[in-house]
Amino acid sequence: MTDTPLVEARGLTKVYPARGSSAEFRAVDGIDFALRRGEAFGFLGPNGAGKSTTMRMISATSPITGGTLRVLGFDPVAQGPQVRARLGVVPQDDCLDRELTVRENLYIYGRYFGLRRAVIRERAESLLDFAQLRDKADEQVEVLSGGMRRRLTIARSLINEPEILLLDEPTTGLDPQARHVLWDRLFRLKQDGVTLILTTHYMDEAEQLCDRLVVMDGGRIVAQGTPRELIAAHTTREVLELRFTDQDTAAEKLRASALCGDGGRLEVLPDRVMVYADDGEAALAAVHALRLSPLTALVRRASLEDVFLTLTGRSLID
Ligand SMILES: Nc1ncnc2c1ncn2[C@@H]1O[C@H](COP(=O)(O)OP(=O)(O)OP(=O)(O)O)[C@@H](O)[C@H]1O
Repeated sequence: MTDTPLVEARGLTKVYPARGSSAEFRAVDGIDFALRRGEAFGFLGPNGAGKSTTMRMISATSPITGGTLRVLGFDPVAQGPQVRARLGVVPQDDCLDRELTVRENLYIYGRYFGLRRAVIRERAESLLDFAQLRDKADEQVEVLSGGMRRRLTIARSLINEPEILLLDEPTTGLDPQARHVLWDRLFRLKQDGVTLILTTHYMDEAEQLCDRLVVMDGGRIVAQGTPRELIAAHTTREVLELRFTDQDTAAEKLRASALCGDGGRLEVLPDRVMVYADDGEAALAAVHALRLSPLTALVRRASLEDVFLTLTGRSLID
């Protein structure tokens, strides 16, 4: 029983119908994935990759148009209410009631799920602590910072004690400190056994939070695995990032050199050149041997950003 995936998609497809002058659009194009209970599963990809569309199909708010999808054993198209009752959803926009207080926002959501008053009161109080918002409980949402609002949105989505929590770009727009506070709360939920599904275009977020992830581009899955597996399979151990005054000439020289043979590779971005090499320092010595003088040179460990660049030839954040 425990081996049954919590969410399973086969050939999952979403085609938006033609509207006005725009032709029909295949936003999700036949994807397969299976999610285990208790894991944090990520959809990583650039804008327009089809992540939010996939989340909406899982949360039974947008019908699938092809393939199959089971969520907690239910068919989200035919059994939407059963699915929605068991999920928590944190959308990209907070959709909080700004004129109500923090506590009232939690209460309203509890009533939406038809919970008894006493149950709502008890859960709301414990969620105020979880979201570290006890001292703001009677303040209007209007006065909260962006990070606090996100924490309240997450707290609100937990009022029905969901088995799965879906988070669409949970930390977009937050400052680094607020992001870390939020990651800490999500770690805690994971420890408490809540299965997390999240979308992100931040590779550090994916690396921090996700046990497994799929990399999406143009509605398709281009790779999947643990962050470590993806990095090992699709990129070199290290990356040398270089900036030049005359980047085109430098890139041409590098391309013609031994750095681009032997498993080494080059990616040229508008503002820097990335040399993929298992030994970044040795690559830098080779750059100097070519009599190239970069303005800056940085050797770093390869990341999911590099996986994405390698797989698609594009940067995650354009
Ligand atoms: N209701 C809709 N009708 C038509 N096309 C849509 C609709 N919703 C989304 N799309 C298109 O489907 C594609 C995938 O959108 P989606 O929002 O799923 O991407 P995403 O990966 O979540 O990107 P983002 O990070 O910008 O949210 C985009 O090209 C988008 O314009």
